Amino acid sequence: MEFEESLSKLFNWMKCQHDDVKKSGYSFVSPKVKVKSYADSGRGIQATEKIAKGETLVKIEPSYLLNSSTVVETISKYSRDEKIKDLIPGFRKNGNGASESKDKFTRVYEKIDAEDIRSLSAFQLMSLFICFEIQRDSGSSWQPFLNLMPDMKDFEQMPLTWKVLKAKDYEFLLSQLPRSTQQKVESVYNRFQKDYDAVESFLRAKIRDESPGHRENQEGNKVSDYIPIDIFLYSWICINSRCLYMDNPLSKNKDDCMTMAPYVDFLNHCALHHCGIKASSLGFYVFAMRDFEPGEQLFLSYGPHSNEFLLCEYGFMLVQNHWNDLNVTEYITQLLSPSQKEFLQSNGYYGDYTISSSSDISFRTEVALAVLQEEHPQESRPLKALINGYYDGASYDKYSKQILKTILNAVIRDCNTRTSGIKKHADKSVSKCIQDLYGVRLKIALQTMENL
Ligand SMILES: C[S@@+](CC[C@H](N)C(=O)[O-])C[C@H]1O[C@@H](n2cnc3c(N)ncnc32)[C@H](O)[C@@H]1O
Repeated sequence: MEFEESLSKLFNWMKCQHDDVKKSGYSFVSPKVKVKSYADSGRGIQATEKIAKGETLVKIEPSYLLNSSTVVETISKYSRDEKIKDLIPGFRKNGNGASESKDKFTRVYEKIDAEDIRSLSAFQLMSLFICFEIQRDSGSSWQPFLNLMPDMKDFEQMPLTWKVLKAKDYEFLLSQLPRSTQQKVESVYNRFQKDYDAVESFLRAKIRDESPGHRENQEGNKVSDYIPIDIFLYSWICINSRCLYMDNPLSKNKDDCMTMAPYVDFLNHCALHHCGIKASSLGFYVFAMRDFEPGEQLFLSYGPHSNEFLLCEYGFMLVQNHWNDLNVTEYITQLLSPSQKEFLQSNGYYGDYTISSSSDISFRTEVALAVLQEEHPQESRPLKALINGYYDGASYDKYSKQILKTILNAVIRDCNTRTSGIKKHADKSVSKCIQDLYGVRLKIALQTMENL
């Protein structure tokens, strides 16, 4: 289906008006914006006319937001547990006007009760739901929204996809990532795996007693037929890269306060806020935070994130990013004696040693460099004074600079050897990504060296 046709289906589905933001029960997209395809960032939102600061650009009706509440509303249409509806204050019986078609996935929905909903995190519930609804295809009332999700190939640069789907082929490239990136990849992977495991064991219990008469075939009772790893991964990444913060009556904690918002999720990221967002019981709003000229792209800031973070969480990097930093933890920790390590650990200063893109050395790094100069850190008064903010650490400066120079030289050497090793790899776009990560590190290292 052509993009324009899918977009017009989305507008119809979410009852979109273009002339009246206040009409209750309807979504709104300003006639002054349109979706445009950009070579380096996929689809984005562009101003087609002058826009004044403060103007409302988008409003999405609550029933068309995909979050734990609307997921429960959809599931409740099939669930045999009446109590499930009590979970959501102001429960909308018709939700977004779901069709009632039934299949092996809705037979799982039938068995989901209020207790089950409480046992899964919002992320897990949404991953399960999106994974199911993608496979339900035209049977899903969310199809107009899900049809506009990106292609899996848009996430090929994300190390999580190399690790989950192509671990063997990418083992070498993963091992060539900077150490701090490897740790970030590992933490994203652990989050993904935890969610997959939780959903898998939840489903295992639900389909165990699926009666043979209802089985599509003998194979139909395997968990992997309900949540194939590639579709589950795709659903998980879509949520991770497109979710926005929104309070929710079902939220058990801050991490559960999330929603997906059709159309709003076309906003690309830049470090400066161009657009603001606001969520209330009336819907999800996007407004202009400055004036815009026709032709300008509108951006949302996803947060103060370095390229390493953006690549691992969302699968892209920025050419210019003042939130980049150089993580030197691995270089510092290998110099520490056991007592120095213990001192840093017991004072909460062990690890996460960084230098910013403007060569500012973080306080944690400053402390670690000072600790390296103390044979018995536990007994050092100046060290304690530095940590407690009574002393500026001037006596450590000279040797801190010397240690830092040695570290930066090692960083520069490693950047050069690692980048030349991966240049020959067959996957040019992935190896370019890794080279870019080293490029960032090299630039900060050289600039910091110059400023020492
Ligand atoms: C919320 S979506 C934005 C819309 C998206 N471009 C699309 O085509 O659907 C977030 C995704 O857009 C891409 N993206 C966002 N900002 C970007 C940027 N500044 N440069 C490159 N890609 C970007 C990344 O693939 C990211 O995972």
